[in-house]
Amino acid sequence: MIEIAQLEKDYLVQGRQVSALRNINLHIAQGEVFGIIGRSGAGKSTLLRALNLLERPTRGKVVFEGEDITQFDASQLQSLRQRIGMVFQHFNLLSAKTVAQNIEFPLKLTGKYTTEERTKRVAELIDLVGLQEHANKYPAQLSGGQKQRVGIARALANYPHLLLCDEATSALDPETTQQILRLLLDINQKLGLTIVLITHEMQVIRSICDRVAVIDSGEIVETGNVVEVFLHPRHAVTQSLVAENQALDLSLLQELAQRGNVAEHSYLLRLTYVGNATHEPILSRITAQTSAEITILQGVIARIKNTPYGQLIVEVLGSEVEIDKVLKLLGQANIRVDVLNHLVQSSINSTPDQTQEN
Ligand SMILES: Nc1ncnc2c1ncn2[C@@H]1O[C@H](COP(=O)(O)OP(=O)(O)OP(=O)(O)O)[C@@H](O)[C@H]1O
Repeated sequence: MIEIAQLEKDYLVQGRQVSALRNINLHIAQGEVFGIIGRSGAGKSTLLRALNLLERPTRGKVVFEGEDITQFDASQLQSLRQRIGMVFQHFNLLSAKTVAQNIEFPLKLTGKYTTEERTKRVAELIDLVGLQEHANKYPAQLSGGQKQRVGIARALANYPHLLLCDEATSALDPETTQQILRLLLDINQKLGLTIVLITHEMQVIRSICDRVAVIDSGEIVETGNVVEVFLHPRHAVTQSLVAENQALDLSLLQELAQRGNVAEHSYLLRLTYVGNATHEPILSRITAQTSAEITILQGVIARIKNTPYGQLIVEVLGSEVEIDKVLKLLGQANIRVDVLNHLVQSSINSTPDQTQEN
């Protein structure tokens, strides 16, 4: 659906050139929920806005539904923007118009629909986003979550093929965030609508995205299926974003890792499995077969979109031979093993991690 090739964006700031996007290459497929995550200033907004040409790239191409939209003239851009809806962090509603009037506004702008058609479409959209009780209220009378529902309904008014979400849940509390994310997922599944969202929160990516691209200093540093990227992050930025989401206590890990460096045969391991299996019987079997000491430091069972997974952080103490045996048995049990001693160091030094797979 979208092909981004060698996309670059430079800004001129006080006579100095700032490179906001560098050599971006991405493919976004029809019907997927694609997330772009990065720290503040990484280039997320610039990239998202390049997808509907609100931001004109300096170099490179954006091909949308087979057409290079960077070549579009003003009238082509106007009709393109009806095929691409956009949802904003601060909702951008018209305060003097009611919920129904806000949703009707983009329909009026096209001049394509009769009053009856518009009224029917607005009613459908109000139903879709669950605002039946609020149609005649003004934005000031709504909660943040309700305002964002209006923003979503308005973005969907002209039957777009693509929905862009610019930090759509960043201004909302965690519970409302989950409700809005569920609504977006529901819309993606019901309407088969492609969604591209930007966020700085891994939780958002984990809840609804199929694939993710991690952006740092204007470059895509990692991209892939969310389960893979979340469970096996490669780049230091991805690792730190994932660690924050898992509430990993990096200073505790650092302490333990340093202890590991002193005591030669101590490993800090992250054990991961995907699916409904559990680590427990495997760990007790391994403990029975070796004299290595295994201490569980942290454990989690959770979901990435629809995929259940489990992760344990353990410390293994023992002789080299016994630790080798543990690693081998974990490998045979089909458990992914990452050695975190390096992760802690790399997250501190901001260099890519050296994880090991067994
Ligand atoms: N209109 C502009 N003029 C000059 N520089 C800009 C402009 N817009 C963005 N930038 C710069 O481009 C870089 C990327 O900014 P961008 O807003 O895309 O990042 P972001 O990841 O969306 O950040 P945030 O999460 O803080 O919004 C930053 O260095 C920013 O200062």
